[in-house]
Amino acid sequence: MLCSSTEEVTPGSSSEAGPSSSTVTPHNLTDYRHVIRGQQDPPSSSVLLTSHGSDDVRNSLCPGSSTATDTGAQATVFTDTTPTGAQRQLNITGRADRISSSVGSSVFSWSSNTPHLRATPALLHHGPTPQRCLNMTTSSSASASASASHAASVIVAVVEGRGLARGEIGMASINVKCPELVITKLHNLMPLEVLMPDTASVKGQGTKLYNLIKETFRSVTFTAVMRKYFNEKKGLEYIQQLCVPEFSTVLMEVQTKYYCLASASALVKYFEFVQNSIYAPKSLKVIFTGSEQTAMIDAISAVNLELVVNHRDHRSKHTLFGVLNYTKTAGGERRLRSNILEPLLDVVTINSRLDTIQELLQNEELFFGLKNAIAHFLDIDDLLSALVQVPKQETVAVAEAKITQVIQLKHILELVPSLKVMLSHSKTALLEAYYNSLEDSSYTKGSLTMRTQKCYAVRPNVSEFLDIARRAYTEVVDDIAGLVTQLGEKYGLPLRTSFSKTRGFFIQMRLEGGVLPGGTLPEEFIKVTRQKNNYGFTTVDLMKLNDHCEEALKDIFHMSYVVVSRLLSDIYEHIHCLYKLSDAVSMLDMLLSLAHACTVSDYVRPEFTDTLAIKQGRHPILERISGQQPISNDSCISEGSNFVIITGPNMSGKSTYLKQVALCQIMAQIGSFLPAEYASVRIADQIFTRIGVDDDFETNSSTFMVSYIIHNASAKSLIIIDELGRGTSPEEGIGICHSVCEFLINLKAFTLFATHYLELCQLQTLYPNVENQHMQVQHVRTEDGRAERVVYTYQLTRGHSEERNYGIRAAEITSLPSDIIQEAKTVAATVGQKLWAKHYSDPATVRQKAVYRLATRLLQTARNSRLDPESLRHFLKGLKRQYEAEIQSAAESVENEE
Ligand SMILES: Nc1ncnc2c1ncn2[C@@H]1O[C@H](COP(=O)(O)OP(=O)(O)OP(=O)(O)O)[C@@H](O)[C@H]1O
Repeated sequence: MLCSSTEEVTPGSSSEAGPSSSTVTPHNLTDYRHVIRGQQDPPSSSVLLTSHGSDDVRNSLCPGSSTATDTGAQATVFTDTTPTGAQRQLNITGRADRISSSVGSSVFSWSSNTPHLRATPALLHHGPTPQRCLNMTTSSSASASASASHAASVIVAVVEGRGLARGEIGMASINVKCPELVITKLHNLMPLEVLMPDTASVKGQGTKLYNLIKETFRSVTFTAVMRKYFNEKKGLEYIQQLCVPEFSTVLMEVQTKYYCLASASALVKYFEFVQNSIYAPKSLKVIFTGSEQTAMIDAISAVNLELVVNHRDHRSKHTLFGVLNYTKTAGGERRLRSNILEPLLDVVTINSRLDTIQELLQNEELFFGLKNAIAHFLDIDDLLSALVQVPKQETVAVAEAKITQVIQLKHILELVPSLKVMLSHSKTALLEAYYNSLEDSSYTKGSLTMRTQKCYAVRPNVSEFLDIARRAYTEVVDDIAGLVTQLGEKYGLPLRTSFSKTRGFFIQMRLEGGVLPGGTLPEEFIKVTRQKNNYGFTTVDLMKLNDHCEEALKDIFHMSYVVVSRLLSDIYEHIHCLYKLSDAVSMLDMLLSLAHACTVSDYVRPEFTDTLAIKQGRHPILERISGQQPISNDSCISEGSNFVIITGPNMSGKSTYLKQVALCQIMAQIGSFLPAEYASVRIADQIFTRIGVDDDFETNSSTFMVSYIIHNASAKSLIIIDELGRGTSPEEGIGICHSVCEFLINLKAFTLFATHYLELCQLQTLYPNVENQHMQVQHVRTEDGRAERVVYTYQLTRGHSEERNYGIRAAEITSLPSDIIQEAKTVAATVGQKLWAKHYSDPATVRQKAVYRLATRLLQTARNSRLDPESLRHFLKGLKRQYEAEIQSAAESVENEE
């Protein structure tokens, strides 16, 4: 068994000395030296500092996702349903929905020669280099639903059909996994910016789709793009030009997805425009995902269930994501998050994940070895994202960024062999497939690594001019050091050379005694700053040398850039390897995280049948919050008993139980173990929740969700409805609940329906597939013996609640006069008797129900049973006895009532 703690090895740190003077240790300079001097193996932490200042690269998340099969095999990459994390990929999706369009006017436009920008696109605020841009985006515009580490960085283009194609929606996103249903999936993408055609979005006359998206994503920037840029022909051309050849089968899939292609064209054009760079040919991973591959969880349900965001505190980790997240990489974290929002449907894929988790749990060495190997990876997607952009202009900053990317690439590639060694110890199909996918990659055969190595930090003798420029730089740095030494001797002062990004080289002096000899500084020392006893200044000569230094550096960067660019064009040929690596690392990280979660709590591997049967299930988040085991409960929903009505007084645990079932379902479908003693799950294609909000039928807020469920639920859905009708009058509430129940009862979906209206429990006698259950409570007398107090057991039991007079009991504890309470009880009892008297069933109905139950149980047994013949015979005999007893007791109870 594994323990919950894991060791984490951080990359080593630089021990690099200054260029010419032992006193010069500016950070930037140290970083440059890695590039300039061509060290063999720069320590990785220095590399991190080079590109991101003091920030750890792994913390600079750029959410995105890649889609790849769990097998990691290239041939099946497109069929995967898994939302993941590749940063630089183009996702395309299409969906027919019934949303109409209308007209508007343009806000953002290009002309063929001079780009003309009239709006302020979100990306333009974020600095020149792609990486920095994305990182800043992360912090500046987190969507409401995002935790800091998952903030928005995805741009989505959406277009809807017109004329005959009205209702069809095409969507393309850069970086992320694509959605099927626009709102939900947009929610999953957490877009930073949404592009829509000007004709759909202006002058207060936006289309329904536009208004809906705008309403849902209040903090997201909307950019109207001229309709002509949503051009499907161009979209197809872009994909042909940009797609990595290994992923080009996507062309077959998208050829007729006109609106997707149109969105893709607007998106690519826009992105290149605002980034002032173009995508390198054959460098993008382009994916098309269809709706059939993942389960649908609408945005409201995701919020209700606290899948990735906590209700009360958006930063809190008390969410399903928080419970399962032990990932080590940004890609793994993104992948887990998007999987939770889009669980899988394919049992084979889910089982292969579960097999892997099981192996990780049984093989400690593999678990810790892989975890350790994974923890060193930088954000591959982030790097990919930067690598595939070819800047339109060459500036020092651009050159510096590209060189940094190459260094990061080298760091990442160096980690591959140890990852492969660990994977070679695995026995499960999934890990083997990932091992093979890395094995196939040409970088592992050395070509890419060799080239990177060669170019990394641009070694001497690669470029003659570069060598000259470097020598010039080193000489200037030596001159600076000499100048400062001379000045120190001349004035008898303890001067030393320093460097800062803003000042360049300057002189520093610390006076121990606190008083200057002679009272003032020599006149040639200018631009003096002082902090206590620390002086900083420069001289005219030093400033001139600084300028020389800058010039030399610029030359070095430009020349290095030329070499690096050559290298990058080689890298593009192998870019698919990086996509595969990113896929492998993020998936492994996610599976390790899920395995880790099993070591923290007692989880069980689910199996998949046509029944939802959970023994002693627990609420995963409640369990984590309370630090102690919550009360566990059994759940059983099957084809013959697929509509469960749950009653119980306030605070008895109904909502918690409902959410528990939904969360366990989601956990099972992402391939996680779950908190129970045993679990059998039926794959749900959609999970709907409508949970505890006051219903205001005038503003339509409640009916929206219910009608959404009614219109979209299928036979394979899981529906959770809690307190429908709350906030309305009892008559209205019961009426609405009744009709909604009657509709849902006729579906084959699994439904859990919690309510305070005990009247609904009669549905059990009318429909054989309805089952009543309730949250048990106990009543104890208060200490003075005057009233009763309710003790919650949180225990779910068959039958309906008897807590009809809960309100009266509550009143008992107050100071209401006892005769009033007595009167209330009498009235309630009479009304209750009358109501229940109406609900008895005639013998024929009772019989039919027993027959129905027997038939469904037999069917279920035929489909799922793994019993040996003897046990099966025994089981069937039991069923027969139960059936006879049901008929007998039902008949007796009817006689009694008569
Ligand atoms: N299985 C459980 N084990 C331990 N504590 C629980 C359990 N279920 C619920 N609780 C606790 O009881 C509180 C009330 O639960 P919950 O909100 O689910 O009740 P409810 O019946 O839905 O209430 P209401 O009808 O007022 O909405 C929760 O905040 C939780 O802390």
